[in-house]
Amino acid sequence: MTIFQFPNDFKWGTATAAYQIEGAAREGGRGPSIWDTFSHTPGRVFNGDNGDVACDSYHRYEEDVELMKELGINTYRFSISWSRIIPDGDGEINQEGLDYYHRFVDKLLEAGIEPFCTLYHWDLPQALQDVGGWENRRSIDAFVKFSEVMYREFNGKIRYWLTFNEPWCIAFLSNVIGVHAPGKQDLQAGLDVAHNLLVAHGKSVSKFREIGVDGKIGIAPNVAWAVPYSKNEADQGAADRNIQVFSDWFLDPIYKGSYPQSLYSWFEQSGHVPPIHEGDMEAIAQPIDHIGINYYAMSVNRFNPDGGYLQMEEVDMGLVKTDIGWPVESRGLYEVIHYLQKYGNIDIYITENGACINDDIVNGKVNDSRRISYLQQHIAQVHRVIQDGINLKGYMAWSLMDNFEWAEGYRMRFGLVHVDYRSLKRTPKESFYWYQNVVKNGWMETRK
Ligand SMILES: CCOCCOc1ccc(-c2cn(C[C@@H]3NC[C@@H](O)[C@H]3O)nn2)cc1
Repeated sequence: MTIFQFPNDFKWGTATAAYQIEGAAREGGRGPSIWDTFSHTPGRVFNGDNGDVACDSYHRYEEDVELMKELGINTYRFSISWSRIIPDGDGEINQEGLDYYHRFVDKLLEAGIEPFCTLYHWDLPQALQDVGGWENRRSIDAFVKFSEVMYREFNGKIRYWLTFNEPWCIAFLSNVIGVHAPGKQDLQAGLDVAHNLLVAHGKSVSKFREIGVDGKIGIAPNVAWAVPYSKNEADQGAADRNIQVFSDWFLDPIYKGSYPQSLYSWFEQSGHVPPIHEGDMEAIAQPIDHIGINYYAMSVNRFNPDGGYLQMEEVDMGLVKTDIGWPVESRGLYEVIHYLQKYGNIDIYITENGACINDDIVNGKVNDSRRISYLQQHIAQVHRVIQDGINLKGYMAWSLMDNFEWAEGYRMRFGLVHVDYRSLKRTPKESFYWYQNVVKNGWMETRK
């Protein structure tokens, strides 16, 4: 048996996002977002599922906070529905929306739980998409206005902030691969979106500093770790491109003031470059306080000329997979955190890590032993990284509860808590009690 001891000030938490849990899509003055549109577009989401009700956390947030108290976490990552705050994206402020988040954040603070707030977790107000969305530079100023409202309103209550969740998903998954909203398949659109959200990030960080918010701010890229299928250069290049498009494409402009040259040249060879305006790169490169990283799996990559915008394909090596089909390999978490040290010994939070395990309730219990095994392996890697002297400050399991898993709808379950989507009854799974023990003791034992 091995005991892994964690620092006393380590932030143990869970994570969710507004569109995935809140529901109340047309309540409280909320305007439509691109995910309302996308999920109501036939064929876009499994089974035609949508976030109209989701986990109904808009009405049940007090019950959710009670679950967090029972779990014993000291940190909770959540996101803001932009179209609750400014229903048409950059017009009038909706006081009901602000009031909802004040009620919620006050409940967290009463419970001694640190709010860890993501401003943008994919739910762009539809009114902005109607005029080009993130491809239109108007969204930059709209986001800065939205973020300024939140900074001023919650200064003193929220101390930990993230501007954007998973910029790769916002730019490439949603506009090049096309499986997330708005569902475009256009490489130039992806580069335009990536660039404009980076400018929005930088200008929002500047606004955060200008206001003098009592807190820290950063961004949360989902990160890939990939190894080449063979030693040949083409396969190595494919793996490098895959790693860089998730992390370097966003963190190089922030930390170095320029895009990674090799990937920039890769896109340029097909005639696509980011739409850089005078002053953009300086605006992006504002110092930040931390990064959140979201890690789920690593992959083995090889060159494939028909392998999409990166000419890359993932090779199935026969590893154990979760129920969404992602291989379980925690080594990638260790490797990618060390890879990110090239940006300096920056404060890092694991803002998402978890497993899609679709076990159901049997005799009142969910025996999700596979999720416990996944968490054990990955939290052990977190401990290794801390032992290496890296500033890894916290771990937030994705997710507190089962929720709307985007294009997969409700069939894919990532929660420590089971949600019955008919009754909305919450049932802690066995993994909830396992994680509760880790959080309570600040250490973890493994039988291996
Ligand atoms: C045909 C090609 O298809 C490619 C699908 O490609 C992906 C890649 C990555 C994801 C993905 C989903 N998640 C979990 C979420 N993170 C944020 C939070 O909201 C969780 O719900 N992380 N990455 C989905 C799909």
